[in-house]
Amino acid sequence: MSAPAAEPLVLAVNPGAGSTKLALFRGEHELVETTLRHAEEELRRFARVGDELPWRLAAARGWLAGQALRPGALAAVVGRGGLFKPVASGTYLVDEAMLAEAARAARGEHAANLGAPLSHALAAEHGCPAFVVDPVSVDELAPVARYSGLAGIERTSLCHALNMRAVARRHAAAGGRRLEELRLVVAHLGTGASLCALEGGRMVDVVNPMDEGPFSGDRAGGLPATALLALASAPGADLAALRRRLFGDGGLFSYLGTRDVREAAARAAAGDARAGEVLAAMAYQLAKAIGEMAVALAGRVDAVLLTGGAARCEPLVEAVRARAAFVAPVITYPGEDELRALAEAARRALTGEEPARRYG
Ligand SMILES: Nc1ncnc2c1ncn2[C@@H]1O[C@H](COP(=O)(O)OP(=O)(O)O)[C@@H](O)[C@H]1O
Ligand SMILES: CCCC(=O)OP(=O)(O)O
Repeated sequence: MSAPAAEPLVLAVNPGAGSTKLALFRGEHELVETTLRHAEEELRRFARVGDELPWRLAAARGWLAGQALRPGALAAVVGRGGLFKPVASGTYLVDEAMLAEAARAARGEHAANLGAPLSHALAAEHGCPAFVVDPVSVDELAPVARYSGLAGIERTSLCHALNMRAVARRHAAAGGRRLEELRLVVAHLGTGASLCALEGGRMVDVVNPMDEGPFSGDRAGGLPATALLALASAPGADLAALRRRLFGDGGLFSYLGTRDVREAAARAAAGDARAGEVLAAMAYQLAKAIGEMAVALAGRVDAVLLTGGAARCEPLVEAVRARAAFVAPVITYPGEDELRALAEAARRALTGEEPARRYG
């Protein structure tokens, strides 16, 4: 079925560590999608993620040139939101304050910080608004969830909010319910993993992969604090390298030399006992984090949703289910559909169904 031409044309932009994904949507219909892959050697040229902007922008423009859009054809450009200040969930109009914050990367260098400037630049060419949706820095933590255990240090909310909230919405719609009616634990299992406890449509607690929680493809997750202090204070310690080791060369990669759970599972199936134990430990930590989020919901949980690429990994999912099924039914929504989630949110903003929020 072709989409009615009256529906707004929206460009969705999702910058990731090694790729920029783009798609054009007419209403809810995806017209075309692409993944522009960026080789590691190319990315190594840039000292900071923000330095990649002109180069990624040129790549996006190159792809758009092939789509033969007339000037002004786009009704909105919408991108993944980055590590901004703590914000409520929702869709935000990209403004100067957000662009400045993305450029500063005060809360951390991450490809998601490019979503706002990429969208803003492409939108300017069509005279349309630029939005970001459910940025990584969505923070709806309950007051008790902010305590770390040391006065002066607060737990912070950074997570895969876009995909987790989109999957939760999808789950609610499939059951004919509103998201606000459900109590859900959602786990995003990508190369990085994060979790949230959703109550009344709000992420009242999260497991922030930069600080805590299960290890994943290449993230260490939570580490024993005294051992970490020893590493950071050892003679010649390089904090930037250590950060990279924790968030990029940690997790599965540090144990097995691969970030890919498929490869780990294949090795385990072929009799590699080490791979089998590492995979079992990964599932064990994930299940413990699900338990933690279930406690945030006082044990009254309608469902546990597993999403992200690694939710396709049967042995991992079954090992998590074996430990966590007592919490609630464990349901998988494998992969991510962040481009669609972005486009749908932009459409809700354009129609006024869920108006865009002001950021600055
Ligand atoms: N068909 C599959 N079966 C099992 N695991 C998969 C499959 N596809 C992807 N994965 C796993 O998903 C993980 C990456 O998830 P993804 O959501 O693509 O991550 P990201 O976008 O964060 O890099 C990898 O560990 C990969 O092995
Ligand atoms: C801090 C959560 C965001 C995150 O880790 O995103 P990626 O997995 O895409 O790097």
